[in-house]
Amino acid sequence: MKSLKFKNGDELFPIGLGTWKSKPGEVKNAVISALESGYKHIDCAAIYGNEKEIGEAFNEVFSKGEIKREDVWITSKLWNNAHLPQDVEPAMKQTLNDLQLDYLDLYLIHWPVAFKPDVQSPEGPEDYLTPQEAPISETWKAMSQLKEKGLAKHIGVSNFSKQKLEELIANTGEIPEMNQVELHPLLQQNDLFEYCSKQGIHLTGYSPLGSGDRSDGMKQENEPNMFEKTAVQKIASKHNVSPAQVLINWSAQRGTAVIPKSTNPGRIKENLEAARLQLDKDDLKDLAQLDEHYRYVTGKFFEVEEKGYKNIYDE
Ligand SMILES: NC(=O)C1=CN([C@@H]2O[C@H](COP(=O)(O)OP(=O)(O)OC[C@H]3O[C@@H](n4cnc5c(N)ncnc54)[C@H](OP(=O)(O)O)[C@@H]3O)[C@@H](O)[C@H]2O)C=CC1
Ligand SMILES: CCCCCC/C=C/C=O
Repeated sequence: MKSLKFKNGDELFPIGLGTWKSKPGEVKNAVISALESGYKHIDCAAIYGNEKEIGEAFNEVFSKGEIKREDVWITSKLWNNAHLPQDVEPAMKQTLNDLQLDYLDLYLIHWPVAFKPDVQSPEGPEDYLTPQEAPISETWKAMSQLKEKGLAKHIGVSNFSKQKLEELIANTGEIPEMNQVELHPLLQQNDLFEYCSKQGIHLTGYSPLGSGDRSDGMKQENEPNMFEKTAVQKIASKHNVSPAQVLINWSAQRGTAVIPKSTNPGRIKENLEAARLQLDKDDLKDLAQLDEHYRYVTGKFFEVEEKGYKNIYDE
């Protein structure tokens, strides 16, 4: 399984552990279990509300000494209420403090949407800052300073369309190193993938298993279940692996990182073992046919036209 290579020579093992919705009382054991099973990549975010508990897991594992901090790639994300330049470093320091770390391997702007500083979860348009009040190019410049200070080894973005990447690059002259977006066989994002490959921007695919544990309020009616797709089941039977392993391997074999979430030790192990699978040409052809441009995480919850957030993904 190929690692993703960065310009400074750093490498990222593609399969990581997602932690959104990983509950208090469960996430610490999940992270310990992942690291002890051989994971080298953990995906976190301030808004997931569990970084303190993940920090306890890091502290426990790294202080034992068998697994070293420098051998694990740890990502976190700047929440939407800290986009003003003066709020970026304090937000990151809070994350570092919670995770009990000195630096992050990767820090991402979580969404191309800004909230007022005291708002965690907006209740109405009044809770947003417009793109004029909080220009994303200024947030990016503050992110660059975190890299210059060594607090983040790499910086990037999340939920950015091709158009938003082009605007950011034109306005700052800098190219993000990573874009974390939803990716799976139902949403292959071939245009974005091609654009990012040309620019040297790596992709991380989120919700690779269809994010089935989102709250009902975040779900759409009749969401497709990727585990039940005939092609996925057929390929899983052919290779004697699980449907989840087919989906995870599809991402990693394509050259993107992928961060399935689980708090179940058996499934955590199973997901990493997807690295051993080798999908063949026929499998890839069958999976390519599944691209129905279906998004589980629609982004609609942040679309407030009067505040300048009309179409998050510019589709
Ligand atoms: N940047 C962003 O805006 C976003 C980032 N993310 C990141 O991506 C990660 C993954 O995406 P997420 O939306 O959580 O959803 P996933 O697609 O990873 O799906 C998670 C669900 O799949 C179940 N699951 C895990 N492994 C298996 C398996 N082998 N077989 C069957 N079911 C399985 C989990 O249950 P169980 O835990 O019980 O195993 C859980 O219900 C997030 O946790 C987060 O880190 C996600 C969304 C947005
Ligand atoms: C207030 C929580 C909103 C979560 C929005 C979707 C983000 C998902 C994971 O990163």
